[in-house]
Formats: sequence, structure tokens, C-alpha cells
Amino acid sequence: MNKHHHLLLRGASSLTVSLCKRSGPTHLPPAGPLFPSSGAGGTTTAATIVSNFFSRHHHSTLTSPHHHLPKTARMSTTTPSPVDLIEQSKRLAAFQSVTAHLVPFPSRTRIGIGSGSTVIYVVEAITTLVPPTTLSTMTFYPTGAQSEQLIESAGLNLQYINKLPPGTLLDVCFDGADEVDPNLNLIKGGGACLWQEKIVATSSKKFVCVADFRKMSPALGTMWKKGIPIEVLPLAANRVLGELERMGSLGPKVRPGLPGKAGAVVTDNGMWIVDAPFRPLRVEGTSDKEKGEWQVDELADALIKIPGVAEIGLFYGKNGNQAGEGGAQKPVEAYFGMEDGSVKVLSA
Ligand SMILES: O=C[C@H](O)[C@H](O)[C@H](O)COP(=O)(O)O
Repeated sequence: MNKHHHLLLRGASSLTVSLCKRSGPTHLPPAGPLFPSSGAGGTTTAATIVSNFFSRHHHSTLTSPHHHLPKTARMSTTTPSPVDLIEQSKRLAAFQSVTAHLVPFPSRTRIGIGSGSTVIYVVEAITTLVPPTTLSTMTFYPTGAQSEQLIESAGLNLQYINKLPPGTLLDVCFDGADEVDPNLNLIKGGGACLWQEKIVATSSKKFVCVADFRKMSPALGTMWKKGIPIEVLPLAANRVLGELERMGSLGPKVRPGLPGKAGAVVTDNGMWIVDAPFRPLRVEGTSDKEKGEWQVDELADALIKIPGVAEIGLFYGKNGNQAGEGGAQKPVEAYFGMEDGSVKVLSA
């Protein structure tokens, strides 16, 4: 990993830090209580899992931003709520990932913007860190209605992925995830946006995942227990459910739209979402299908072949470094905002 990825976001005490060396506002929450000591906020279980995860796998803890030294560092005596802690974690990861992957802000960069709550901070980081003259030359590609609105609200140049000429790639795509395993396989689609997300990610030279500490996992299905989101043609939903049960899924269901909408969730593409829980997916090795135990790639290859399945929320296979010319579903890096105010990076 490059040295410039090592940014200071960790202090002996709770800190509020600015991530930008340019004069201007503090880029993280203005007065806030930032991160308490480990274990606060009811996250002991997650902290333990995270600790075990990173003791066994390649990772980096970001510890020093030589070019983005904090402008302010305020002591805090209050403890953030668990929700604040999670939001702060997402924001830290977002600023760090944008700093690492958009510096030194090349003009005319084409950027994919994912969906969900974490990418809101990615857009905030981009608009905060990139100089306006450069920002005005950049183009942003959404992954659904939410990110389209996000891009427009931020005053950024919006373009659609169907306008990208054949043989052309976006420079980078930033997106969240519901769960990340040590090999950078992902579960996505908790917000029902997986299909366009996969199209944009595979249309990018590199995909950068931004998340908080809850998303790190030793095996997909460990932390995200709602099941693998699968986008299906509505008329095929029952057929798909039956096939999933036959494959060992533990109670697959069509995702309900309530309380916002009666009936099923309808995606931006007019499809339904089936959530299919499986036993935690093996990172390596082979499947033991008789026991309903699957290896990530084998399950993904089987799911995508079910008639009626439009796309699956497993992002697997190659990453951008391996694929070279696009088509990669896995991120080249995943940034995790941690409970203690640090950011961990899992690199391909
Ligand atoms: O369908 C939703 C997307 O895959 C999101 O990127 C994913 O659910 C993570 O969302 P959040 O950042 O809100 O946790």
C-alpha cells in the first residue's frame, strides 16, 4: 500500500480532526465527541470480531497523514451514541478513501458513485477536498435513483453509465458494502441497488469500498445475516425461491416493502429482491453442497445461473488490479472506519 494512504486519524484521546491541509472548515463533525475507547457504544462483539479478523489477515491501520495533518484536535469528555459512532466511522473511511484515490485530483476524472448511507460521506469528502476548478471538470455516474439525487444535490456533473462509450472505463468507483470478507468478496444490495452498482463497478478501472467496522467479517453471512440480496424478475420469484431452498438457503424470502410500500420492494429496475441466507461462505476451498456449505465463487456462479435471477449481491472474482481492462467486481481496497477513530485498509 502506498505511503500516502497512511493518514492520521488516531489519537491518544478522542479527537475532532480536519483532513484537509487547505484552509477552510473542519471536515469532520464540528464539535463532536469522536471516538471513545474501544468497546464503548455497545460494540464489544464487533470489536472482538474485527480484532480477530485483522490479526489473521493482511491489513493496514492508517496512522499518519503527513500531508493532511489535523488542523484541530479537541478533547472530548462525552461518549457518542452507537449511531453517532457508526456515522463518524463511515465519514472517516470516506475522507480517507477519497484522499487516497483522488489525490492529486486529476481533471476530467470519471467517478462512479454507489448507493447507501456511506456514499453520502464520499460525496461530502469529494466536494470538500477537491478544488472547485477541478471538481467542475469531473463527471459522476450514479448507481440508482438515490445516488443520482445525491450527485445532483451536491451540484456535481451527472452522467449516466449508458452514455459511457464502449471500450471506455470510469477511473474509479466508490461504494459501500453490507459485508466484506478477508478476500474482499462483498455482500451488497441491502438497499436494493445491487444491479446498477455491479454495472458501474465493473465499468471502472478500480472500485474502492468504503465501510464502517461492522462490515468486516471472517466469512460472508457471519455479520450480515439477512441473506444474500438477489434481484429477480417478479414473475420468476417463486421459482427462484424454490431453487434457493434446494441449494440450501435457510429461509429465502421476497423482501417486503413495508412500512414504506405495501407488497414487495421494487428496485430501480422494476425487479424484486429476494434475500437468501446461507451458512457463512467459505473464503477458499470447495463447497460441501450436501450440508448447504458453499464457497463464495461456487455459490455466486450457481446463483447467477438460476433462470429469473437478474443479478446477485455477491461481488466476487477479480479485482481491478487483476482484471486490468474492467469487468472486476471486487474492490482494490476496502476502507473501514473503526470505533477508536482509526481507519483500517484491506488491500487486494
Ligand atoms: O443496495 C445497497 C448498496 O449495496 C449499499 O452500498 C450497501 O447496502 C451498503 O449501504 P450502507 O452504506 O448504507 O451501509
